[in-house]
Amino acid sequence: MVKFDQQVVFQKLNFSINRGDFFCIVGPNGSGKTTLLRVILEELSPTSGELQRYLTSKQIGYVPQFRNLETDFPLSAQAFVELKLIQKPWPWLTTTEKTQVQQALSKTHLTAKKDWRIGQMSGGEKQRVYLAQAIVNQPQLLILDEPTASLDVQAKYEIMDVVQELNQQGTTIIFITHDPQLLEKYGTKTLHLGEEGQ
Ligand SMILES: Nc1ncnc2c1ncn2[C@@H]1O[C@H](COP(=O)(O)OP(=O)(O)OP(=O)(O)O)[C@@H](O)[C@H]1O
Repeated sequence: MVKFDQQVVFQKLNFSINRGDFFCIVGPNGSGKTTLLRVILEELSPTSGELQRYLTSKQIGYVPQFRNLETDFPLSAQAFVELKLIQKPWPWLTTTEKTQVQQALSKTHLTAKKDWRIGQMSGGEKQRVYLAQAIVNQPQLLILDEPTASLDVQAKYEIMDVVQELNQQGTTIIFITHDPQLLEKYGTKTLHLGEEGQ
């Protein structure tokens, strides 16, 4: 169960996600999709009950719900992806890490645009930059919170094709969507939130 003050978001949820799943979470606004992701990410503890997670935080990539960067955001796509790997106090990357960055940019079809400033990219390109950053550590589990909301059809399927390819290469996917077509086309398992009894 997860409860905020007196508001119970969900009371009874029982599900499992296995390696290789393309696991979709659907439900109306306010049904607790993002809250459930926060539990899975261990940012939030359930009020009661437990989550059994067999992965470390480093093995999980996360693309949060829509973030809009200002048009004057100064970083290039490549610099933004690199940020994830830079460990203070050493602001440089190893040769292996540099290869990881190029692979993440290539998988998200951004190699030709890697030096573009993100603030000047389209919504779909920005979303692919966020995705590239989330996969640069080669996570076993990739979590995406409505990554295609507000994108046009072409940009939406560009993202989905990248995510599907990652899934086919063995990455487990947790995917929040409101889009029944995406659910049908890509999902292998679905959890419906906001139903009676939860
Ligand atoms: N930190 C919090 N404190 C209090 N209430 C919260 C908190 N986080 C979420 N809630 C409430 O819990 C409910 C579920 O919110 P959540 O954001 O998980 O829904 P959602 O299904 O992701 O919605 P949407 O589709 O609109 O993104 C909402 O009523 C929200 O107001």
